[in-house]
Amino acid sequence: MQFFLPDATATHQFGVLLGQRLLASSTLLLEGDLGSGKTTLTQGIAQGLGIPDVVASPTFTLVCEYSEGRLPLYHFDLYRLEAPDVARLLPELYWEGVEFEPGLVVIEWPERLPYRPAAYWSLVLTPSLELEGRQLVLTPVNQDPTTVANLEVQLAAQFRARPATAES
Ligand SMILES: Nc1ncnc2c1ncn2[C@@H]1O[C@H](COP(=O)(O)OP(=O)(O)OP(=O)(O)O)[C@@H](O)[C@H]1O
Ligand SMILES: [Mg+2]
Repeated sequence: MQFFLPDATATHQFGVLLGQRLLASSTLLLEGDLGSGKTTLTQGIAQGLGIPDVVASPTFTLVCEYSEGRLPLYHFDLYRLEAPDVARLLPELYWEGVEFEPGLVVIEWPERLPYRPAAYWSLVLTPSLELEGRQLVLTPVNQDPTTVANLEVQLAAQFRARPATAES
């Protein structure tokens, strides 16, 4: 699924919809260069879950947990880490939902993961070439087809695949 997000508000709103709709034990891997909108998207997810705090990037803690919403949110930012350090964080404890209450696991810089969960949502943010805004590609990996179809309908109702100017 591909979407065009014309401004930061759209990135935030995209996150809100995910935070409202995704089921417990969902993992989101957010890829994109520095400044592509990963944290903006995560802040929207937190709002969609009903988490009142401001979500900053987990600079020193590496993983931030928020438990005040519909589901817990576990936010990782792996930018400064390498695969062996990440393995020591035991990210699977969060996405397996045994040790920690099942929630949404959001991971910035998943390129640093030494392994990935069996099922996840891949989100890749890239700058739009000729316009302001971002292109977002959402790929379900081993997700239930009904869940995917429902989410696609909801996203398509709110977000377009391409900038309006490219179609007219
Ligand atoms: N769709 C968009 N169009 C234009 N600007 C956007 C869009 N989405 C987010 N931004 C802006 O991009 C900037 C960087 O966003 P953000 O901090 O979320 O990126 P990031 O991917 O988390 O960066 P980093 O890798 O440095 O943590 C912010 O100023 C944000 O408002
Ligand atoms: Mg960030």
